[in-house]
Amino acid sequence: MKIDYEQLSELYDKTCRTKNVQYSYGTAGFRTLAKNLDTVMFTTGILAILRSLKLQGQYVGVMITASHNPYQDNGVKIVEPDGSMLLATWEPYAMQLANTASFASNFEEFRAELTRLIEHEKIGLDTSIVPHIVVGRDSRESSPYLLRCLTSTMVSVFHAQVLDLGCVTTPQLHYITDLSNKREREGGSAEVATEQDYYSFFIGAFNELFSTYEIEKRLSVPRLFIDAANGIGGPQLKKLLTSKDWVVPPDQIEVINDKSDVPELLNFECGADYVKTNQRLPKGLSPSSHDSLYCSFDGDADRVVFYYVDSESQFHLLDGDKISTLFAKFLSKQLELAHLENSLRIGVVQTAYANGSSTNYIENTLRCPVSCTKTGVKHLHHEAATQYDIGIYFEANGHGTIIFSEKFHQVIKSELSRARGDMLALKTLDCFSKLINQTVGDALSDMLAVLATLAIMKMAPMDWDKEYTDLPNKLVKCIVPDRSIFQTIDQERKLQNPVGLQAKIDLVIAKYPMGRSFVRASGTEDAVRIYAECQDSSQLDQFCNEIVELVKASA
Ligand SMILES: CC(=O)N[C@H]1[C@@H](OP(=O)(O)O)O[C@H](CO)[C@@H](O)[C@@H]1O
Ligand SMILES: [Mg+2]
Repeated sequence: MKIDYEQLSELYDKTCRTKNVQYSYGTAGFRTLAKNLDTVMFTTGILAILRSLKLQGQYVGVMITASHNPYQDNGVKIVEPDGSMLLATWEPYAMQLANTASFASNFEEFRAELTRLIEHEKIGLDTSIVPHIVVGRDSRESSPYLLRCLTSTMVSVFHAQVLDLGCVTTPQLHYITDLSNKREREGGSAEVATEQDYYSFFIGAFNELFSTYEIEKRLSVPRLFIDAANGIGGPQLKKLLTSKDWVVPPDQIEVINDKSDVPELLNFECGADYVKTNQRLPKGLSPSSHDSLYCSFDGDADRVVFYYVDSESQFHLLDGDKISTLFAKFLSKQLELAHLENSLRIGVVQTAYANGSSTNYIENTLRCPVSCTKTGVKHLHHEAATQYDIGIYFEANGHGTIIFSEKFHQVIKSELSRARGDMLALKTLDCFSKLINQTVGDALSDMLAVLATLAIMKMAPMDWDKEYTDLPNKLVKCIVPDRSIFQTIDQERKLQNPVGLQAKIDLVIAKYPMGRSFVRASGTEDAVRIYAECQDSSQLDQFCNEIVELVKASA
C-alpha cells in the first residue's frame, strides 16, 4: 500500500481543528467534550488502520460513545479483532498520535510521528493487505460528525474496507467485530455480520434455555420495566422485543426513558449510573406494584442494574454484586448437578468496590473462590478469562459478564455426547454459555441471562435480594490539587503514597465494627474516590468524613 501523503495532509488540515488539548487514552478510551474531539477522532481512525494492518487486515472495531457521561461529551475506543479492548501496549501509541496532532505546528511533524510508529511496530506497507474496520456510534447528536472525522482517511488514504454499523450499543460493536473475523476465517465469501446476527444469536440462546426446561416463555415477575437512559439501548431493545423470534408476551415488558432522539435527555436523571449512585428510581418511574422488577441500562448499554420496590415503598438495588452472586449460585448448582464441580473451576472476580457482604456470601455460603482486581473491566476480564473455567465478573456498577473457557466447552461437549441421566444440567450450562456475551459486559445479554435464571429458579426479586444484605456503604469524590500522589498497592485496597496516610486510615477503620475503607485516584475523572462501609448505618457518615478529612489534610 502506498500512503497518499498529499491527500493525508489535506485531510489533516481540514479535520484537526482542535489544538493544544492534551488527550489521554484511559479505561474508557478517549473521552471529553464532543467539540474537542475532531483531532483525536482523525488520529484514532489512523491508529485503527495500523492495528488492522499489523494483524494481517483483520477487522478492528471502533466505537464512538461517552457511555453514561452527559450529552455534551463524546468519546472513542478501539476494539481488537476478537472483541476485546485495545491491546494495552497500543494505548500509548493512540495517545502519542493524538497529542502530536494536537500540539504539532505543521503536518510534517505529524507525518514524522506516524512514520516512527509504523517503523517501530514494523508495519509492512509494501504488501497487498487491505485493512478492515467496523465502526459504530451511540445515539449522541455529535456522533455523525465525529464519525466523518474518524473515517475521513480510511478509504481515500488507506484503501480500507469499512463496515459502518450505524447506531449500535457498545457490546453490539464488540460482538459484530468478533463475528466479522470469524466469518472471514470461515472463508471470505460468507455474508458480512450484521446487527440481525446479534439478535438471532441471543434470542436463540434464550429460547433454547426455556425450551430445555419446557417452561412457558413468561418472566418470573408479572412485569419488567426497562429504563434505557434515553440512549441507544432503547431503539436496540425495541428491535429485540419486536423480533419475530421473541416470544415473551409484550404485556410483561415496558421500556421507559427511550427518547434517544432528544439529545439533552441522555443519562439525565435516569440510567444505570444515576440509579446506582443515588440509590433511587429514575425519572419517569413511579412504583406500580411491589412484585415488579426494574432495570436500568447506561447510555451505550454495556451496564445494567436491577431494582425493586417493596410493599413499604422501600427501594432495593440489585447491583453488579447481586448479579454476580445470582449467577454464581445458579451455575455452581448446575455444575454440581452435572457432577462437574471437581473438573471445572468456577470463580467470581470483583474489585475493591464490591460490598463486603457479597464477598463474604460468595466465599462462605456459596463456597466459591473470589479474586479481587484493580478497577476497570480489562483487569476483571483478564482475571476471569485466565483463572477460571466459568469466570463471573461484575463491577458493582453493573458492568460485567461471564467468561467460559475452552476447557469448559470441550468438557460439556464430550459429556453431552455421552447419554447421561443428568442431561438437563449439562444442557443448561451449554445454553447459558451462549446466552451471555463473551466479548464484553452487555446490558441486553446480561438482562436476558438474569431473566432466564430467575425464571428457572422461580425467584421473585425479593428472593434474589435476601440471599445476603449489603453493608451500609458510601462512595464519595474528593477534588485535590494533584491526584497522582495517591498511589496504591494490593489491588488498590491500600495506599503506598502519601507516606503514612494508610496507617492513619487504618486507625480510623479499627474504630468501626466491620469497617472497611480505601482511597484511590480515579482513572476517568480528576478526583480521588473514597469508599467506606461499616455495620452501623448511623455511623457511616462520620466514618466516611473522617477518611475524607485525612485525605484533604495529606493532599
Ligand atoms: C467506582 C467506579 O464505579 N469506577 C468506574 C470508573 O472508573 P474510575 O477509575 O473509578 O474513575 O469508570 C470506569 C470506566 O467506565 C469503570 O470501569 C469504573 O468502575
Ligand atoms: Mg457504558
